[in-house]
Amino acid sequence: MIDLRNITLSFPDGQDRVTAVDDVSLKCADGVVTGITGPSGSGKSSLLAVAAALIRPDAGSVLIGTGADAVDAARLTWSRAAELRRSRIGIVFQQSNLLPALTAREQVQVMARLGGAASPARRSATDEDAVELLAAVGLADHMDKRPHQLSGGQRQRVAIARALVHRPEVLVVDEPTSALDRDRGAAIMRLISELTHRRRLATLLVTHDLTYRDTLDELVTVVDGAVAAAGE
Ligand SMILES: Nc1ncnc2c1ncn2[C@@H]1O[C@H](COP(=O)(O)OP(=O)(O)OP(=O)(O)O)[C@@H](O)[C@H]1O
Repeated sequence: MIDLRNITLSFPDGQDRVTAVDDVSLKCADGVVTGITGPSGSGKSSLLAVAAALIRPDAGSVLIGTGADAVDAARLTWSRAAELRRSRIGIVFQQSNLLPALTAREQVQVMARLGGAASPARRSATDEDAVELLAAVGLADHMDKRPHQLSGGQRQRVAIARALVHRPEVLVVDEPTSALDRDRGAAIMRLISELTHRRRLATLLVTHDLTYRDTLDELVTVVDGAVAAAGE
């Protein structure tokens, strides 16, 4: 669960400040893809960065998890926020941001190890997870390829596997189809939807393009930093 309560975020703008997110409250339940849409500059990416514990808001709370397991990311130090991201949050950006020298399998394994696979037993479990996840995203036959040997859609699949290898509860996705053609974009959106339902992820996904509206379970429109309309 992601429970954003009364989030306000501003950035310095010369002598002044620009309000990117203006008192937004939004819940994203487990097993649900919640889309955030809205015009350019409306605050979508800023809100997503807050939900991913990448930026601390000026005000409001960012509850990740439920009940006794809930943590308010807005109250954490930077190192605790980084720890929260490594353990409970998966992030997929517009570009896949893969490391050019590593194979698909290594990209995912490296992330698994950053997530704290210290003991040999744990390390081998996460390596198995990496292989299983790459198969789950349709890359069983491409695990030993480097990014330049993969298509844009395949690279985005590696990025999704990498975001999920530490078994996060929350998946935060920024415009995952922006670099893809329509068919590959549709396949990536279907994959995110399937993984969200199967793994009970709370997925928050920014898109300005509603071509793939049917893969979103909920939709929130943001205008001028505020929520304009929820659902349909
Ligand atoms: N790092 C920053 N420093 C200063 N202003 C920023 C920064 N990031 C965003 N802004 C401003 O905050 C507002 C919201 O930007 P944001 O990128 O969140 O919008 P968006 O809806 O994601 O836009 P787009 O669809 O074009 O990516 C804009 O006015 C933008 O100029």
